Amino acid sequence: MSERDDALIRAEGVEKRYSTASGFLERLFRTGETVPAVDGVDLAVRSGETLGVVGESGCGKTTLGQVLVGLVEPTAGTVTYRDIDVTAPSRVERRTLRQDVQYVFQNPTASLDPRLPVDDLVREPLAVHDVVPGRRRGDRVGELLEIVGLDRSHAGRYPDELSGGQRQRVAIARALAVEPELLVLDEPVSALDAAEQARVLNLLADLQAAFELSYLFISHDLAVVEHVSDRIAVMYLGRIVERGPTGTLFDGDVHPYTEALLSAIPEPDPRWQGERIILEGDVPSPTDPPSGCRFHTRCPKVIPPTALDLEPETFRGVMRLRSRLERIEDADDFRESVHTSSTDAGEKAISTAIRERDAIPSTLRDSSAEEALSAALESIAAGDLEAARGRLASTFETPCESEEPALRPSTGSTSRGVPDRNDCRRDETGETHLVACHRFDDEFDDRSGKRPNSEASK
Ligand SMILES: Nc1ncnc2c1ncn2[C@@H]1O[C@H](COP(=O)(O)OP(=O)(O)OP(=O)(O)O)[C@@H](O)[C@H]1O
Repeated sequence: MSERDDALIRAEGVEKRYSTASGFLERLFRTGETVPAVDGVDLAVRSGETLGVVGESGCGKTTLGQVLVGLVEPTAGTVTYRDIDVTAPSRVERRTLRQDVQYVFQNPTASLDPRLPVDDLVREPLAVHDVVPGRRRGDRVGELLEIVGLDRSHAGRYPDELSGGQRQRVAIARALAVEPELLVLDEPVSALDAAEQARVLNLLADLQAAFELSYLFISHDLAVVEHVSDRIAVMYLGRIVERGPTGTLFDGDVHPYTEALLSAIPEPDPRWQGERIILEGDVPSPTDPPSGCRFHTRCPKVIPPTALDLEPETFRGVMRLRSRLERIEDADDFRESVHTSSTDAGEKAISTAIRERDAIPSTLRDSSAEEALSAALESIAAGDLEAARGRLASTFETPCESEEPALRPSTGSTSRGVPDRNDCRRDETGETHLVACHRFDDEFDDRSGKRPNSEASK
């Protein structure tokens, strides 16, 4: 069992693959592409807690949330709410689920029927689940509106007569109407201005305390997630790359992707001491995710191969070049991207411009690395990108692309700087911090420059 066993809802080995097949024949012969939106996720939300799920757009957060509440059927894996199998509930269990587990959609404008007044919108779940007798429903609608910070008079308005924040409050009132246990909140404040964001986040905190709610809080914004969550799971391209108590994310020893998200927060948490990191390139296509660690193509801490004598910084420069080569199809476009072209620049000039742009020294100290790089640059100058890719891939292969890192307990000092008795980072509740990165694996300590465990626990 991967998490402490007091879960309200638990996902194990959850996968969701969408097919992009559009027509009948494509579906029949399964010729469309497959998008592994969620790929082997274990997750549990405990009673009364807020678990934040954070990651860039397209990493699978919404799909994961919708699989958890039964809106999307997983391709593999199990989801259990209390002792109900969410993917195959009986009729009675389905009714329980529809009441106990609610989903608040990202965009309240789209999720609220514009033809219905607020009164009908909030009354609907009360009637469907027969939460209060018919004669009490009007009054209950008024109470729910007040609970979410609206006025009873809002009952007569239509969604397009409300502000974004008011619409989101109506969506929350609808979810609360059925007296749920768990709310999956999908980017609940991302469409709101800063002041309204703060008010809705405060409202959610008050509701959680008043009604003993549990939240799965989905957002691309780590600052927001940090503010509301007891624990955080960081997603990248369908996988969880880090999971732990919110406090342990600020001790500097985190997954490089999380570090980049932390460094992008405009006013970072004072506990966080890291440098600002600009991630290069876009998230790769989920239809063809990178091998090994999916983040290795953008990772500022990618591990150099042991066979080569290279500074980590130099190796990262070569990896930047490799990523660029993957993204560009046409040799002329590539040469233009270094502000030069085949007609007005010789091979030497192209090679120099590429090395300068990617911060690669003019000569590598490792002769076999230099030979491979020079040959690859010659291929680029000659317009043969495929040969360049092949040469670089065979010489500069990182363990991060050949081996997939498992989510494992991270070792080192605790968030309070105190050595942990079991050499794992935990918070005061005993919650373990898990990271899927080879830098946290003893085997790679020497290469990555990360402290060995023995030093970390002194
Ligand atoms: N119904 C669908 N059919 C095909 N592909 C889909 C479908 N829904 C989502 N996807 C793809 O699955 C991947 C994950 O999407 P998802 O919406 O779960 O991510 P997300 O992290 O919530 O992103 P966002 O914040 O932009 O909604 C994306 O590549 C997306 O294009």
